[in-house]
Amino acid sequence: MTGQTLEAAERLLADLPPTAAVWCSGLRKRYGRRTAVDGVSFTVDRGEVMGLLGPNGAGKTTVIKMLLGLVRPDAGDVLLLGRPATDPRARARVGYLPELFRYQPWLTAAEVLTLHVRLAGLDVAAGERRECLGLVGLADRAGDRVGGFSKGMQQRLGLAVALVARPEFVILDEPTSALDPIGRADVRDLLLSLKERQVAVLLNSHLIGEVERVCDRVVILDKGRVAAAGSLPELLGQSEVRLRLADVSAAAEQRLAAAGELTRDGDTFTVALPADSGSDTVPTLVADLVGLGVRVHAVEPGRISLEERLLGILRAGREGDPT
Ligand SMILES: Nc1ncnc2c1ncn2[C@@H]1O[C@H](COP(=O)(O)OP(=O)(O)OP(=O)(O)O)[C@@H](O)[C@H]1O
Repeated sequence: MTGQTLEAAERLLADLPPTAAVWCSGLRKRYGRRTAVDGVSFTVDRGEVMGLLGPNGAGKTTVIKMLLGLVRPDAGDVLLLGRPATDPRARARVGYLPELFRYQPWLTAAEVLTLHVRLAGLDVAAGERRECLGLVGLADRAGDRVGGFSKGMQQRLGLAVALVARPEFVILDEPTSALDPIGRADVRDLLLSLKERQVAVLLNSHLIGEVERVCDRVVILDKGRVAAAGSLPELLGQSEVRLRLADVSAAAEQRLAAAGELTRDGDTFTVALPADSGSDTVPTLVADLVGLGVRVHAVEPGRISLEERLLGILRAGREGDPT
């Protein structure tokens, strides 16, 4: 290929939309007679935070290891930042916090980061490496040896390792398992700042509240298969509003029913709002009810939580299972 043709090809490639952070299709893995992962496919787009949920043994860590080229799939394909998962050029752009983390106890925190920057083949200035330790709350422990770190401090260091080489895609396998509540809140802020910087994230966590707060989309694995996947509105469905009311006339009840499917329990009326409801649906409903002479004591927005939805999906998957 001539230099000119190569340049033209590079220009063409540069004009293409960026490839997904990760794409996988039909992933399968067996360990002996046990099937750990059975036909898993999904995509994490650039700048997207994807939650990977599922009970113990569902296959989450095995999927993550296959995405990273650390475990060889029996079947299926992976593209990591548009390249094969085993391609060092792709891996150098990915930050990874493993579920089980251990760092060289004889090195200081700063030395661990320096080592990982070198492994990624990058040049990250000392100031930026220090900033990274600051980001995970270890600024004042940079010169201390990892051997003397608590488990939570080692997990914080693992987060810094995952972030220090300016990754385009970050995979965090249970990043808050050893962290205190402040540490968990720090990780939440960190995830939001990655999202702002268009860094894609795959987050495996049993802390469903955290996943619900930060993730754009969720994949739920159960027994090695995808049991459900989608954005939070898709998975959680329509929202509802609960109103505690008095002096409800027939006309007011009609108005409530016109807003969505209506159920009543004493003086509490619950309206399931259709998916296309706008932000003014509830204020307009309340104004109309007041206009119809209703006394409004309470208005509470509500939506099924991700935890309720997850339990529903997993229980449905076990119906008919031998106990
Ligand atoms: N190296 C291995 N050798 C044998 N079996 C394995 C191996 N790794 C995973 N498995 C099996 O594969 C299945 C999925 O395990 P995996 O660790 O992927 O689950 P997980 O969803 O990450 O679970 P957890 O939430 O408990 O971390 C389990 O039945 C596990 O015993």
